[in-house]
Parts: sequence; structure tokens; C-alpha cells
Amino acid sequence: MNGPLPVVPVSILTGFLGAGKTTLLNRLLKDPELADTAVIINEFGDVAIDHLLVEASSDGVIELSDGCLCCTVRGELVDTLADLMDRMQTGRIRPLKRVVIETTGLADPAPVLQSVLGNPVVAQNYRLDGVVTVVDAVNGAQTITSHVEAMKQVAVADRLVISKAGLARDGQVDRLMAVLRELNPRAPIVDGDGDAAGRAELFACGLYDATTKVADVGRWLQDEAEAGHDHDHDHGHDHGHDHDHCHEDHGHRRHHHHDVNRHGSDIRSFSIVHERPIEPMALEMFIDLLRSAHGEKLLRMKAIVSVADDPERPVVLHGVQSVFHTPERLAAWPDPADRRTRMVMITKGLQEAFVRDLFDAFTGKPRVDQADAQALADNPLVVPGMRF
Ligand SMILES: Nc1nc2c(ncn2[C@@H]2O[C@H](COP(=O)(O)OP(=O)(O)OP(=O)(O)O)[C@@H](O)[C@H]2O)c(=O)[nH]1
Repeated sequence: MNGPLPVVPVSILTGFLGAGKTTLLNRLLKDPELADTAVIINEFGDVAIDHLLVEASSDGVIELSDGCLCCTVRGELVDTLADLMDRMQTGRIRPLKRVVIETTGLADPAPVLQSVLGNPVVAQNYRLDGVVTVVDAVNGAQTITSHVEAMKQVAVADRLVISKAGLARDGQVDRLMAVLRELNPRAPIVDGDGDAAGRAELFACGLYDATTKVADVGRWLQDEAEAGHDHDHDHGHDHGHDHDHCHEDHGHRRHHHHDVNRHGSDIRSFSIVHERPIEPMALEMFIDLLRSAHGEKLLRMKAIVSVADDPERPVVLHGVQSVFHTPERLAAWPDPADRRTRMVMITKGLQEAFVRDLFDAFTGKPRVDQADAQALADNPLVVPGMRF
């Protein structure tokens, strides 16, 4: 009979929306040292795309359902970790050498950390081996100032990885380094393009130690531990935050009273699903307009698109605020049974109806009260029926 399984190290990979978490993970998973790693990803949005874009063998990637890891999905994370352990113990899967949890970009890391550190069942079988936070060189400094989650993600980190340095303007990386140093004086700062960012050692941080971080980190974890305790007794999911977060789904709103709005009441997540291939020019104009007129309100856009010039080979689009990355053409549909265009957007102060109308105008869905594509391109700030 085999002895008890060794305690499995858990790494948390975090970073604000679009910082480059999945890109880094895909690179790291190529290191043979990270074979036998399970990846738990958590996506904010009702149409899942992320799992299509993580390149590990599909049985190594577990997707947590819609909702944010720091709010509604915490219980699911704990259940998933317990289930993985059960499967290992009963020999249904090979023993894992590591579990990596990729959070949503909007996640407050404190409750996620507390789920691993503070849950007795989890803590028996897993140990938190560190937090790796990706920070985007172009948007990072501004994002940390505007979003408390981004600031906390930096403060709790054991390693800080700077992505997109190649896209940064003069002085941007130095300014970002200064911000990072102030929030987290001890975590090594790693160049996302360098070799160290692609090796398994990036995750080998040693047992998580909040006392090596700025003083606030210990307090956040303590607050979470107390909030978690309250949950057990009264199921109040408040934490002092507003509860009005909502997903907008194809024109319908689904209020999730338990999907706590830690993320600001003007942050929305919605998706556009389109059956027919889209003309390349229409797609380009739609994206151009969205980016140039409303880029700063578009926290994140992720899409897999059927383009009419080659519908067999979908295009993957990534937008992060005003930065749109070079589109990538895939060799084939990740799931050949589903060839629909799917776009997921996370916006701040930009309504779904506005984006949807814009999309409809460019994809030729006729509407009597709707401006045509040319009129929109001429004056993107005027959309009939829309007020700003
Ligand atoms: N040039 C450049 N592009 C990058 C780098 N890292 C990521 N990107 C691009 O940034 C976009 C977003 O990257 P992702 O890895 O999906 O970001 P993410 O943090 O996982 O995004 P969310 O999970 O939505 O928060 C993609 O188009 C990537 O190709 C980098 O270091 N350099």
C-alpha cells in the first residue's frame, strides 16, 4: 500500500485584465518540469473563451464556472482542489506535482489566498507556494492607480513579471518599476521576455509568507479570514461592498446577488455571439471605432471570430484598454462543433447596448433606428438613441 501523497504546491497566477497571464502560462507549461501540473482557470464572463486559448492538454485545464474567483467561485475552488486530491488518492489521476490557479484579472487576491491558506481541508493537502503577478508595461502604472485589485495583486506577489516591455514607450518601464518597488519592495521583478519567465523555477517561491510583504497584506488576509468566518454562519456575502454587480447577457440582465460587486458598479461583463462569418472590413472598422473612441472604457475584449475571407481559420483578438494586440489566425477552430464568433467584453462606463448596436451596424443587421456603418465611421460619437 502506498503512503500518503505529498502535499501539493499551489501557485497563484494573477495580474490585471489582459496583463498577459495566459501568455505567460502557455510559455511556462512548455517547461518539462511543469509536466503533471493542473491548471485551474477562472473566467469573468458568460461565454468561455480562455480554456480554448490555454495550450495545455485539455484534461489538465479545469475551468471554474462563470463568476469571479474572489467572489462567487471561492467555494468552487475549494471543491475543485478537494476533488483533485480525491482523484489522486484513488489513483484516477497521476499524482500532481503542482496546481496553478489563474485568477480573473479583476480578482482581489486576498480571498483567493485565504481560500488556500485558511481552509483546513485544503491546507491539509496543499501548500501555497507563492503568488506570481503579471504587470503590463504599457497600462500597468495607470491601472494600479485606478483599480484597487491591481494594486493588491502587486502587493501580495512573490514574483512580479513585467510583460509587454517591447510595446512600452520611453521611461514607461522605469516608472512602472518605481511603482512596483513602492508597493512591494522585496519581490524579484522578472522581465517577461527573459528566460527566467519561461522556467518552472518562477513558481518555486517557497511557503507563502505574508510578513515579507507590506503591512497591509497581513491585514487584508486577516479581514478575509474574518469575512470567511462570517460566511459560515450567516451567508452574508457582503464584505462591505455594493451588491449590484450584473452580467448582461444578450440583452437580458441577470443580477447575481451573490456575485459581489467588489469591482465597481459601472463594470460590466457581456458577450456578443454571432452565427455568420464577418466581413474583414466590417470587423476592422468595428474594432477601430471601439478602440479609438472608447478604448479607455474597454477594460478587456477577447474574441474568437469567424472572418469571411477564411471561415475555417478563426481569428483571435485581444484588446486591453486602448491597446489592441496583433490578431492571431488559428489553424483551425479549437472546437469544430462551435464555429460561432464569440466576443467577451469587460467595460467600465460603457453600456452593452451601445457596443451591440455598433456591432449590429457593422455586421449588417438592419434596424430602422440605427445609423449605418458609414455614418458611424464618420462620427462615432453620434449613435441614434444613445446618450452619453
Ligand atoms: N507584445 C506582447 N504582447 C503580449 C505580452 N504578453 C501578453 N501579450 C498579449 O496581450 C494580450 C492579452 O494576453 P493574455 O495572456 O490573454 O492576458 P491575460 O492576463 O491572460 O488576460 P485576462 O485573462 O483576460 O485577464 C494577448 O494578445 C497577448 O498576445 C508580451 O509580453 N508582449
